[in-house]
Amino acid sequence: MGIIEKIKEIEAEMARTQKNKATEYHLGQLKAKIAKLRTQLLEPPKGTSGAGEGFEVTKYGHGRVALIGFPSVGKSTLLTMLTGTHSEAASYEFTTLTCIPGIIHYNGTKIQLLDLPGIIEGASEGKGRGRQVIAVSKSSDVVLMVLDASKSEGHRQILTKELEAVGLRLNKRPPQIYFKKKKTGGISFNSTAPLTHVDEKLCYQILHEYKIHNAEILFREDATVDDFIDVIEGNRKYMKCLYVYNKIDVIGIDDVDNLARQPNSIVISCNLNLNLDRLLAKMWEAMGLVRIYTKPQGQQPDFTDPVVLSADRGGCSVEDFCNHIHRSLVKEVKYVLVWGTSARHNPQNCGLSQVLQDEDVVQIVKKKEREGEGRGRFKSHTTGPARIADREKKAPLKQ
Ligand SMILES: Nc1nc2c(ncn2[C@@H]2O[C@H](COP(=O)(O)OP(=O)(O)OP(=O)(O)O)[C@@H](O)[C@H]2O)c(=O)[nH]1
Ligand SMILES: [K+]
Ligand SMILES: [Mg+2]
Repeated sequence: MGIIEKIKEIEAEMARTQKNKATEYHLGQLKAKIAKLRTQLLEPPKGTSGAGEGFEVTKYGHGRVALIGFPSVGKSTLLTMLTGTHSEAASYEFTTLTCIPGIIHYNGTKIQLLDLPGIIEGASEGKGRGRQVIAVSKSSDVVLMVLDASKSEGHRQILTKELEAVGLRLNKRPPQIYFKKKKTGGISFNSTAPLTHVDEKLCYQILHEYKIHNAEILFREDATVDDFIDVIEGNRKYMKCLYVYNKIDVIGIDDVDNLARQPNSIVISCNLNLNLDRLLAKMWEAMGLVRIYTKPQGQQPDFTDPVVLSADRGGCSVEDFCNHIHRSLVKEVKYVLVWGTSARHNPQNCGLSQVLQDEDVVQIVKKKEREGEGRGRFKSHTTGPARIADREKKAPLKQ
């Protein structure tokens, strides 16, 4: 029996089993069995490298966004409109067969947008080009789930289920469960919150399913069995997703209003060029990029070419900033001056652990250089983002 058949069989057993206190442990065990099989399914087939032909696109820019959706919802039309790169669009399904990259220039940053083939129910089990599409979406920072506003609301649930089946978790944060495998000592189970979904026995059974006999577990919130399995599997990817309802030109205003009110959702029309600027703004916000302007000593800050950091990838501390410029820079730092929203006063003399925020200005003072040289020039600086000028008014620089 193949892996997919095994999963189907267990799913059927779960559907047959009534949910109550007595069957809870058995159901938990079945969930763990499915999770294990799905992880097996994710391993690339022997002799292949993973992504597959037509899908090996080199990363470019400060972040990557993937367009995921059913066929003919308007993904390619959207890519062409947002990036200027042409991707074939047509009224028939599966027009796009490979991954087509384009670039969005926004807020001084470059974002790689990826058009992909449409996916359908069963994509997680390899239907269509499901596996390749999913591998590419896992490599991105944000998913834009493109939906046809005139079609069933169920499409959103079906796609979410497909993505969850391969370990993607959309708009969720990792469960607050500490889990550490040990060599000896048995299982130690603790919680700092009252647990209403699981108990110790259930967790033991799931661990047993994974053949884990020594581990430390601490539930810091009222998590579910699924959360616990996610933590044990350890291969889940937590990412932001925006639900993009396209083709609002063909539905009524009340329906548009309903869709627009859902969380993480945005309504657009490629045909009428409606709301695409809002989409870009929301997408950029979801990426959580942090632009840092460098101010060389004795010179004005460079507002044209920011260093772009990300909390999700690499971090946003002063140390991350230094490493971004040069690997050995950290060793040479004497102190760092920071202007901006992360500074308690402007400028703040900061250490390497200071977490920077979007549009902060940073000046690195190296050990060998003369201290104070050129400082204060920033005060006479008049151009640049208004936010920084405002801050200076509120907290004038004394140096
Ligand atoms: N009414 C309307 N039609 C649109 C809109 N955007 C795209 N379309 C049409 O929808 C059809 C499908 O568009 P595509 O861009 O090929 O869709 P896709 O999601 O890339 O499709 P596949 O590559 O086949 O998965 C085309 O006929 C487009 O002209 C829109 O905002 N409103
Ligand atoms: K199409
Ligand atoms: Mg397409």
